[in-house]
Amino acid sequence: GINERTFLAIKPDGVQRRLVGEIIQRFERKGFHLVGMKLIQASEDLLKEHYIALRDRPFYNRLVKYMSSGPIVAMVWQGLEVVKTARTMLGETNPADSLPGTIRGDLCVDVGRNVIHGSDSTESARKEIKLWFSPEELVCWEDCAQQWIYE
Ligand SMILES: Nc1ncnc2c1ncn2[C@@H]1O[C@H](COP(=O)(O)OP(=O)(O)OP(=O)(O)O)[C@@H](O)[C@H]1O
Repeated sequence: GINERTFLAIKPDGVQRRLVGEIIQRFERKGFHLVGMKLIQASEDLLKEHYIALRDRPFYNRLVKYMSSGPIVAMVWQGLEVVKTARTMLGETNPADSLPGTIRGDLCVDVGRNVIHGSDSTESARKEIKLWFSPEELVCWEDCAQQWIYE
């Protein structure tokens, strides 16, 4: 429904490359509803947990080190089919497979520097939101654009 939520994180390369405004603008303009956002330098422990499903992959340690090397913009966005739609807006994991018009298709070239993370299912979204945000950090607010975004 329209209360579905996803977890998005602008990775350290996205922050360093001044892509924060550009990326947030895409989700705002699409019509999604922002309910949580913070700039955070995450610990290796948090990232090991976040990427637990990838623990046997050869790039796991490098990925955890890189993701903890600088600030990340962690966000929770809400809206109809937001998990699936955000993944489409991100593009493929490898920027070379990402179409122009997607964030990775437009803004990056290397799979190890692909500027943004997005939850891959509603189940991962639920886990990731719980891992990255405390309940008090999520803001409930009346969205006056809602009647123009949803029938
Ligand atoms: N072959 C690789 N070499 C280096 N890094 C990789 C490689 N494959 C994946 N990664 C990194 O690990 C992250 C997680 O990989 P996963 O397969 O879960 O892709 P994803 O779900 O598209 O990415 P994310 O979880 O960041 O949205 C990728 O976004 C990328 O930064």
